[in-house]
Amino acid sequence: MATFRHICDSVAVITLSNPPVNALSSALIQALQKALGEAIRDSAVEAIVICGDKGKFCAGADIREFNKPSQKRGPHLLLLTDLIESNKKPVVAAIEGVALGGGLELALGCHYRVAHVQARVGLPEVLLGILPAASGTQRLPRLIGIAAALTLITTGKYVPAREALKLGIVDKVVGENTVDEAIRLAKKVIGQPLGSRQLSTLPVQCPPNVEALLAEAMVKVKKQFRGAQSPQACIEAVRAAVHLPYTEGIKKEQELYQFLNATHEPRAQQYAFFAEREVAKWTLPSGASWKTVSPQPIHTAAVIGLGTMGSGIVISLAKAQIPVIALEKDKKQLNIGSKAVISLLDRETLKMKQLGHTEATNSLGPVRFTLDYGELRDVDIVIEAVFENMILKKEIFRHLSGICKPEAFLCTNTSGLDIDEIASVTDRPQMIVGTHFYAPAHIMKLLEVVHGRYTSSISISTAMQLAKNLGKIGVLVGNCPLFVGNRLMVLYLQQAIFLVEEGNKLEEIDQTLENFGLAMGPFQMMDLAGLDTLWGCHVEHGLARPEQSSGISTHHHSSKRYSQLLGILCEKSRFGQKSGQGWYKYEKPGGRKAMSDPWLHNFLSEYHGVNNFKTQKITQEKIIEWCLYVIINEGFKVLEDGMASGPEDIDVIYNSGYGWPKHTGGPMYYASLVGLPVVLTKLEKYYEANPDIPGLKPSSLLKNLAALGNPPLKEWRALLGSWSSKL
Ligand SMILES: CCCCCCCC/C=C\C/C=C/C(=O)SCCNC(=O)CCNC(=O)[C@H](O)C(C)(C)COP(=O)(O)OP(=O)(O)OC[C@H]1O[C@@H](n2cnc3c(N)ncnc32)[C@H](O)[C@@H]1OP(=O)(O)O
Repeated sequence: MATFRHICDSVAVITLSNPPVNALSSALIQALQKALGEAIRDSAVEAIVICGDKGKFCAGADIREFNKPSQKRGPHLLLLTDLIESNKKPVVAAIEGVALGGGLELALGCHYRVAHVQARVGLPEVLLGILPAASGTQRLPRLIGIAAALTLITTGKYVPAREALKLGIVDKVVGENTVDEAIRLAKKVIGQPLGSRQLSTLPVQCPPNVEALLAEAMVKVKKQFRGAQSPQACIEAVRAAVHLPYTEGIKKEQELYQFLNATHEPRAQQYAFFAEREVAKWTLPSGASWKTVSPQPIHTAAVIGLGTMGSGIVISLAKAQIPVIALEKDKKQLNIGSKAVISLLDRETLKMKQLGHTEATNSLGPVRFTLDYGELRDVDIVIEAVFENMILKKEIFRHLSGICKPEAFLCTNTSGLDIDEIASVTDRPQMIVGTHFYAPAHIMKLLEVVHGRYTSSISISTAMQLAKNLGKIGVLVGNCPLFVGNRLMVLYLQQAIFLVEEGNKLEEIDQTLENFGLAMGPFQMMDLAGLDTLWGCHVEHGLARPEQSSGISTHHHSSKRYSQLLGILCEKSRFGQKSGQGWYKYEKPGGRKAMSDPWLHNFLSEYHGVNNFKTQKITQEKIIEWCLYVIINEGFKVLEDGMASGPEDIDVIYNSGYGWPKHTGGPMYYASLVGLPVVLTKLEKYYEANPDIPGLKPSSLLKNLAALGNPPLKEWRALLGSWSSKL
């Protein structure tokens, strides 16, 4: 677990070993303590190097042990960092791969740090609902100053070695033989005074405006991580480093850690962490799985359509160093599209340079623009990203069938159209996969991989691996209308629109849901997505009737309530951000700053009166229930239908694709936090009052689970054998 060996009689090397990432389990911490004790006591040892096995220093505390009762845990890592620092023999950390969380805290306890050029360091505890509670909040500010420490601790950002060197986190960066270099350094400093290397003894260098800096950080995290407590606790801990001596600061750090640990947030965020990794382990009902089916290599790709989505997909591929051919239908579109792609590519190159990547190590893959389908003959994969229209897509896929090599995978970026219908016009239905990217595609982490009726397991395996290579989280879903993410989303948006029809202010609805923690409220989200796109989607999927978009109507379609508002706003050319007005108004077309629009308010009150809607002003608590419980309910229906493998898949989709607050775990985990019987009772009540809204009709799976009380999410599947994946 932590092996200890003498090198050249004077330097001891301690190797952390706990595959796959050398996480600090209680057993490893115990073994490290033992090895350190031996090295410290051994009079032949004059210096110590700590490194990690298999090129990875340490990914931090073992997250799987967080729920272990404290009495069952071994010594606290904090004690080890103090033991290392106060010991008279110099200790050097040799950082390869990662030094994250407790791993970096361990390295900060060491007197020197040598890092491999490709290593990354960071304190991501905030992303797990806790704070760096093994002295990270106290030692890091002493090493790199308040401003930089605040940024690292409150964002959880991973910093590449070269940037870590600039910040002063590491002392040296090497291109190879990190451990040898650490040994050399250790030998060199034997006998030198260690005082200035003991971070806990150093004063914190404070700028005169330190309180303003802390206050500014607080405003920022309250906005960025709405509703989450750990970022605020991180700032409080850093404030303690400013005002208190080290030992007092440590007490405050521990206090804050205990406080956070008593909330639901750490468990929710740790659940979200493992859920992200779980969804990569896909299995099909046939038994084929990520373990048994190898992906095909993707050396070259093509993207059809260079609108917002297509351009982002091109950039994603280029960032993964996959050469791309980008195709448009005519010269004009190619000109517009190529300009957009080139400008995005320039921005990405600049970002990479700022992160210290050299051209040699991290260049973008080449992009070639064309109007000629013939150039797609030899690519390994094609991703179609044209307008959401079945006739057009079928035409393109028919064409691709005749041109592309037989081994090429043909993917569609549709956000909800039937994959099987698209596959039906091709010569290779088994190689048709839905790859539903989220906008902006070069930034958003989520990729819904849609399994059609004919899609082969190799195609799935290849698309899931592609997601990984693009740095995305691939989630496998079934081919139901709108797939999983949007299937839940349209119901949520509809609920929000119904509230406006009943006289509620859209700004208040947005604010309430943002305070809950969503990245943006439903109306801002609609303006961003484009009201015309959403209206088209409502019509396409039978949620509204195009011919009744203007004038007075029954507001019912096949006895289901629907709203015409989206269609009416589109008729008035209010398409959202892109046209400069939608639910809000913007400073200009394409503007981002949403401003309340008096015209819309007048229009809505007239609309309300003319259409005779009941007035129903509701509280913030009810806004949350009314809007979010339909997401949960439809999530259960998705599981019932077998369109997702488990609740984790739905949560990952929402966390990484829709800005759901991770500190509540995701919609399905949130349901278990609220309590399934509570969610059910509320849905029953709302459905009774609104039988024309089928999204409120409780799912049978929810009913069955709630009848068992509130079983933990992990047990849902075992308790109800009836639900099985039909992917
Ligand atoms: C004795 C326990 C007492 C607990 C009390 C704690 C008191 C507080 C004390 C100190 C504060 C310190 C807290 C922490 O350190 S919290 C952990 C902080 N670290 C992280 O958040 C790192 C998270 N990991 C990653 O970012 C990545 O995994 C990676 C960059 C290390 C590797 O990425 P990649 O190569 O893409 O692989 P995977 O992400 O797929 O991971 C591989 C495998 O490893 C598992 N894993 C990763 N990190 C941890 C971890 N810290 N603990 C446990 N397991 C980890 C991951 O789950 C994968 O597992 P698999 O799915 O089974 O393959």
